[in-house]
Amino acid sequence: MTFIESLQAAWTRNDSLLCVGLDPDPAKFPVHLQGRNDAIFEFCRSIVDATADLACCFKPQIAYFAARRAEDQLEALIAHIRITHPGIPVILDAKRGDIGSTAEQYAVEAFERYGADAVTANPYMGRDSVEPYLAYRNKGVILLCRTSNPGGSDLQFLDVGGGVKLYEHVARLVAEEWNGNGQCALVVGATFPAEIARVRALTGDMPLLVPGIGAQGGDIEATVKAGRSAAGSGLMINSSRAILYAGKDENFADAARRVAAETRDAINRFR
Ligand SMILES: O=C(O)c1cc(=O)[nH]c(=O)n1[C@@H]1O[C@H](COP(=O)(O)O)[C@@H](O)[C@H]1O
Repeated sequence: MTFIESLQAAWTRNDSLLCVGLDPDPAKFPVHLQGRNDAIFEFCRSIVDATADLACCFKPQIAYFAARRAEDQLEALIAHIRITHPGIPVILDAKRGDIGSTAEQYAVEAFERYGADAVTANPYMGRDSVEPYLAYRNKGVILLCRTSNPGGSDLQFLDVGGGVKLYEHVARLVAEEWNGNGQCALVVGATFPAEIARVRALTGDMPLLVPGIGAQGGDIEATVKAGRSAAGSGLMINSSRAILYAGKDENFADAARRVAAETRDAINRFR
């Protein structure tokens, strides 16, 4: 199955457009996990097991693992998801971007070392920097378009001619030229619903990864109404901290499940 097929199956099976983001920060872990060598794996495994039937995908953020020399725990976590929750796609959030020969190594890292189903990538070095990911034809390539952070406007909002903004140019380029194999998706922040609607209009039914609800304060109703596809899906709406750190004690996974369920249901109300 391709990434897009697994995503579509998970949207339907779990009746969910929620992407659970795995951004493990040991300083925020419950006390009983503090100091354990495998704390990052154990924390994330508990979250994954508590939310797998509520999510359409998981998105581990590589920096949270690499910063703690915990890449082995990321490998083990993705292997755990594969074995225990087959059918839920894993997006490795790496946001890499480099010349083709180096990007080849990043693609090996994402798809062969970690076995991710999709990877986030930065499109601003152009098509040849993205080709090595696209060469893995069953995998998803999720390109930054209109990011959720305030500074996203510094460059992405520049007029590139004729009133067209840079993020609109990226959306059109990916939809019309880079997506020949139907494996691309775009990142559009929930903090900018008007731009989500614009990207949806430019890209047909292309899946959109939409971070920015929860801790960043994006509005769920506005996000879903702006970004849903004709079929009432088309979205991977990410929430990380609001789910991961909903509880602070030994029952943290139950608290995470409760918030994930509330978030999925809130999203579904507006599909
Ligand atoms: O590509 C991403 O996932 C991403 C793009 C973007 O524009 N904004 C954004 O917040 N993200 C990621 O989405 C997650 C958001 O986390 P929370 O704000 O805790 O829900 C983090 O892992 C970010 O790195």
